[in-house]
This record gives sequence, C-alpha cells and structure tokens, in this order.
Amino acid sequence: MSFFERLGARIDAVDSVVSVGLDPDPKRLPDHLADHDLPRWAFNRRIVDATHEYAACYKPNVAFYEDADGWRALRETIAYAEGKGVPVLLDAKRADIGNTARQYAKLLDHADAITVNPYLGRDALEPFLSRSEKGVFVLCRTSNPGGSDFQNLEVGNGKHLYEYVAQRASEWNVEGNVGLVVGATTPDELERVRELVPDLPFLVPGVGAQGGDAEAAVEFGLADGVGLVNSSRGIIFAGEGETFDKAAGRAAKRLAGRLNRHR
Ligand SMILES: O=C(O)c1cc(=O)[nH]c(=O)n1[C@@H]1O[C@H](COP(=O)(O)O)[C@@H](O)[C@H]1O
Repeated sequence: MSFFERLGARIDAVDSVVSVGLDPDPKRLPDHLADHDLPRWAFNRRIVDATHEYAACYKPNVAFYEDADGWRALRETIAYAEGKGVPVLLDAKRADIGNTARQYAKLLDHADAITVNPYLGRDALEPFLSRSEKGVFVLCRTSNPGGSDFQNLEVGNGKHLYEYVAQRASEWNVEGNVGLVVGATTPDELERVRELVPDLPFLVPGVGAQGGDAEAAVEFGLADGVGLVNSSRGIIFAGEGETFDKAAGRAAKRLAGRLNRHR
C-alpha cells in the first residue's frame, strides 16, 4: 500500500486530517517531567496517548531532537506512535548532493514520510522519491514571513518560483508518493497551487500558533480527500502543568472538528 493510501485509510478511520506536530521545545516542557530520563519522550508519550484518536499523522520536526538524547526520544516516539497505528511524517526538510542525500534518505527507514527541500533540484531528491512506499512532501510555499523572499520571485512567463516548484514536483510524482508543503498563512497562494496541481495532497502547516486560515487549508489542501493540516504548539502546548495532555487532547479534538466542518 502506498503512503497516501495508508494516510487516506487513517483519515477515514479517525475522521480527521489533523497532523499533530511533535515539537517538544525543552524550554516549554512541564516542570514535573524534568527528572525523567528522556523528558521529551515522556512528554510525547502522554501527548500521543491524549491525541491519537484525532491524529491522521504525527509530524515530529527533527530540529527538536538533534542531540544524543533527542534521537533516543525520537526513536521511542516514532515506535509508540506507530504502535497506535498512526503514520509518522518526519519533518526534516532534507536534500543534498547525491551521495549525501542517499544517507539522509535513510531517515525514511524509520518513518512513513518526510519533508524535503527542492532548492538543490531533482537529483538531490532522487533517493527519497525512489522510495515508492514512503511519502515525500516537497516545500513549495512556506508559511513564514520570509517565505515570499525567494518563493514569490517571478521566474518567467509571469510565473512565481513556488508555482514552478509545484509543477516540477508534480512531474517528479512518478511513484505516486509526492505531496507539497503549502502554508495556511498565504491562502491565495494555497488556492493557486491547488489550481496548478489538482492531484497532489498537501501538508498545510501554519494554523494555530501562526494564525493561518484553517478553512482554506481544508478547502485547498486535500486531493481526493487526502491531505494534512498541521498544528504543533497549538495542540501540544495548549495546557500546562500536570494536565497538559488533557488540554492537548481537547485541542486536537477541537481542531479536527473545526476542519471537518469545511471538508
Ligand atoms: O514543513 C513544515 O512542516 C513547515 C513548513 C512551513 O512552511 N511552515 C511550518 O511551520 N512548518 C513546520 O510546521 C510546524 C509548525 O508549528 P506550529 O507553528 O507550532 O504549529 C513546525 O514544525 C514548522 O517547522
């Protein structure tokens, strides 16, 4: 089964397109977890317990795990999420020259899907794209304020770079495993990318803490019902103290319901 078939089945099973972002900023973890051997894992475990019923996937951003304990915490988190039947999308934004990219692509041995950066071109993504059973989400129009610096440059025929990336990524979809990352903070661009590539599922970050447009995220993010709308801080840091997980569960449920009203 392809990644997008598995994701579609998960979306149907939980009636949710929510991607729960597991970005456990050590500075924001509840104090009572500090004594744990791996506080990030202790935190994530309780987040997964509280949110998995509403999670179409989990999206750990590897930036929050790039140290010795972090990798251990990430490994435990992935195994636990998968044990609950939830696909894991590693947000790594990788790409490099061929022999390095082949090493980076080994990350896919441990997850169902990954985010990649198109800046280095097609060959830098080949080791990811050739993994037909894994999902590969190509950054297209990012949600940050500087996303327009390069991505909105005109590259010829009145076309912007993000539009060109969308079309090229669609050509790279030989294995049926390519999606795009398009932020909810620029709904006009989101709509435009959907016009250009009707068939690719999107990962739409930027709702919640970044204030993006949840309605547009659902209206344009899904292809044949498949796609993901991510919130990280808005879910995992919805509450504080001993009951942080309960608040996260409520936040995930609320977002799933809100998105479903537009599905
Ligand atoms: O690739 C991503 O997931 C991503 C792309 C993008 O354009 N904007 C964006 O916010 N993200 C990621 O999505 C998550 C958003 O986190 P919150 O703003 O806390 O919901 C972070 O892990 C970001 O790195």
